[in-house]
Amino acid sequence: MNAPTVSLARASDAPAALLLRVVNLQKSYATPQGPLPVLKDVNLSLAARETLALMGESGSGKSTLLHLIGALDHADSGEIFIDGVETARLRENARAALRRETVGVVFQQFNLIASLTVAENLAFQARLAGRYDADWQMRLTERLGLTPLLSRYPEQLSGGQQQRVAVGRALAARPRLLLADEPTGNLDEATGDAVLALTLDLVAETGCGFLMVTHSARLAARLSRRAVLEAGTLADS
Ligand SMILES: Nc1ncnc2c1ncn2[C@@H]1O[C@H](COP(=O)(O)OP(=O)(O)OP(=O)(O)O)[C@@H](O)[C@H]1O
Repeated sequence: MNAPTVSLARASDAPAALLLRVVNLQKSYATPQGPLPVLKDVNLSLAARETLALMGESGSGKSTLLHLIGALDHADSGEIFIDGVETARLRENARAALRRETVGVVFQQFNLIASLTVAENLAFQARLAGRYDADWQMRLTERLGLTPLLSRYPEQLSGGQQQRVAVGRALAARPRLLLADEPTGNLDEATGDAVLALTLDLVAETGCGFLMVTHSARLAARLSRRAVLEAGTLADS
């Protein structure tokens, strides 16, 4: 396994054991009517191997929070520590390295690359991170039941199969933190349950932390913790 291409200094004020720590996070969006405050004071911690369901009404800011944690957007104020590193203070190339090497993301819409086969999609993130590991890739492929589908293209797969590829792609680079935004929202109940069960098995096997946005109390109950976003703040439930 290659070392990360950008070294990240550990901040002295963050406990090393915590994988993720969000402190007093605020985010508003500019709208024609003026700033729309979405996250007002969000605090959150996640240890490695913990699985957390992020819930809340539509429009409460769940995707916004996930994007901030995944370094896909910038907060107005507050801090996000991943493995003790305050991500907002990183330069853009280090944030890009964080997205490639430390955080994996699975979206509701799968977001597979249409012109690449299943095998190429699965390897994509790991190759980008310089962490392609053929043995791990093969085990992951087998565990996700994708071996017979390796030469197909995304449009030739069912929704559940596409989402299994998206999970495999995110985990192929062995991220420390896996983020998922309603990963089973486009799947029927039985398929969604099966994809989540596989994801939770692989999360346990790799020892990463897992944060999943969901509207389903039933699915949320399968994770070790639940937190609800309401009026711009977060409460453990
Ligand atoms: N780029 C943007 N510009 C302006 N407003 C935005 C933008 N993105 C999101 N919003 C608004 O911010 C609020 C939070 O959106 P967000 O998508 O984070 O909510 P959510 O809890 O994930 O919703 P859902 O459960 O419906 O997916 C909403 O009112 C949304 O309209």
